[in-house]
Amino acid sequence: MSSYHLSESKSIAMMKFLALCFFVISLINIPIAEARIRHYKWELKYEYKSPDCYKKLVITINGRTPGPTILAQQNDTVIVEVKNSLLTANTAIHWHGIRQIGTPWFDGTEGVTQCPILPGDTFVYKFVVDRPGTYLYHAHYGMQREDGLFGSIRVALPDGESEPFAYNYDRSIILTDWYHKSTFEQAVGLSSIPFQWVMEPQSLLIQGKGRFNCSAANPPMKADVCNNTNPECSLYSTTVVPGKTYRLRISSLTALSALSFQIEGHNMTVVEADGHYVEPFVVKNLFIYSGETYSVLVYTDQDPARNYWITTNVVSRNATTPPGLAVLNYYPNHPRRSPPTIPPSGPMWNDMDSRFNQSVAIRARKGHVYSPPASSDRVIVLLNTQNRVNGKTRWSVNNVSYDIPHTPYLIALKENLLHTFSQTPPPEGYDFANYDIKAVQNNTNATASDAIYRLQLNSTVDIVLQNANTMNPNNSETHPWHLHGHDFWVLGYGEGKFDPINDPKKYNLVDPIMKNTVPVHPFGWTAFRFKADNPGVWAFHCHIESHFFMGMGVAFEEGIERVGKLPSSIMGCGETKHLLKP
Ligand SMILES: O=C1O[C@H]([C@@H](O)CO)C(O)=C1O
Repeated sequence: MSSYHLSESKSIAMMKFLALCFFVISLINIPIAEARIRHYKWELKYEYKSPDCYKKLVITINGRTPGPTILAQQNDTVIVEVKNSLLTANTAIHWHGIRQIGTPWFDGTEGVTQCPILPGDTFVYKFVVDRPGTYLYHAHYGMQREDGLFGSIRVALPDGESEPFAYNYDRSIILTDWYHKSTFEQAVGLSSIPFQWVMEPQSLLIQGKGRFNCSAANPPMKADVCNNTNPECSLYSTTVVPGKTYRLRISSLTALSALSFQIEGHNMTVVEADGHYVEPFVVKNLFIYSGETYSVLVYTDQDPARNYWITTNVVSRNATTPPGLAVLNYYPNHPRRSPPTIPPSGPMWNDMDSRFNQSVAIRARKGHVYSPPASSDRVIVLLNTQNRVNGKTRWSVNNVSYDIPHTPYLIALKENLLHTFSQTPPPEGYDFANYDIKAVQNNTNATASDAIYRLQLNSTVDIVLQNANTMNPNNSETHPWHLHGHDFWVLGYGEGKFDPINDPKKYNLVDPIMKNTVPVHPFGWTAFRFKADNPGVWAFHCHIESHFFMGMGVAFEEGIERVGKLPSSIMGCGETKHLLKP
């Protein structure tokens, strides 16, 4: 009896306590089971590592590259405190695919949205992840991304909501290419006269690991420089159990290479691209360009007595880089046990048709189609080619090479420092009638500019990326273009010169996929549409590290008058110094 009374009074006390908790929570206005804060503290350092067995300076986040995966749920607020312990280098981190609605100052693009973070300083990024999906983060300062400063962002649906496909396990894999030369030397070479090209990367890394063949190095390398028995460069191995479905979130942050990705003996069903659901399609190999993210479903239905190769190889360039290898480890085989087969080779590097066909095959998933506006208010055509400016080899857009300003646009525009960058608007197109996109580009006296495109807030803009021949005969390259602050509808791809009368009639306005990064294929064009509805200043550029460094980019401004008060933490460089109170 007494024990009954005791437990009854206990439970009443408990209920009272809970009621009090809810009351307090409602007073301080914390939504229950809603958006949460995800707080990360990162320290960036240069460290000697051997990701492909060759010892080199690498940027680590809390000792690792790739850095920690940011795990969040839709509408969470992510706070990342970045301490720059690079000693002698500035930095800035871009949250790739996150639109930064209401926080354009935390896009992390040096020169566009913020000043660089100085050595010793701590910069706090704070933004909302407003959509589920697979995103990335990486350095956006000089060519620093290539040093290993990158990682994944995985945004889950809110509790109680489910994806339109089923899977048992979820994994993230980032693909990169890897140079043995430092990015400092590469950057200086690219801006030297004569021009020194970075050449092809030495290795491909899968989730930060690869294997350079040290014994084949010419001239030979000592064991303290390159050592194939170093455990740091044991291949990436991911363990699976037979008979399950795995969601693999595959992304590419290569410096240069376009890739094909494949898993021996397993098909992949593509279900997501750049944070949007894709009408599922099955591939044996996935073509992936720098800045893209995909989710594929893989069913582990093969002979469980062995492991399988995961491979990636360069496409679109006749590269010297050997394929990247990793292991799909069927439990309970040993994770390091090599598969008994020769690693399967991917498609031929110059198999353009297959790549083009995959681009065209990607459609929005039925039931998840966001229709684009039926027409646009403005069409900007961007010719992609090389040229020479003051003797330097550059990439250019409509024959203008892009220079990143020293005073970030966002601050310059908001604070009326318009003298800090060119006010001559960049060209809306090129000499369409007379320009031969198949001819060797011979514009040896082109111009450079830091001017930007000013867009009407809430207007609909069409971009047509037109590829062309470079300064080398019979050569046009693949360029993955990434737009900050927005997603866009991919309206179409074509070969040859874009026809402004007839090609728009063939645009897909029914079920176009939305993306933030899209390839323009050699000698081809790519068209997309977006709504300029996110007040701020946003970079749009080729995601090839050396190409953006050489001027292959532009910037868009929209609704600057709607941008809220800028945090002083983004200031301190160029003319913004004067804005900081003593
Ligand atoms: O930017 C580049 O420069 C070289 C080459 O065009 C220079 O001759 C190349 O292949 C690039 O992608």
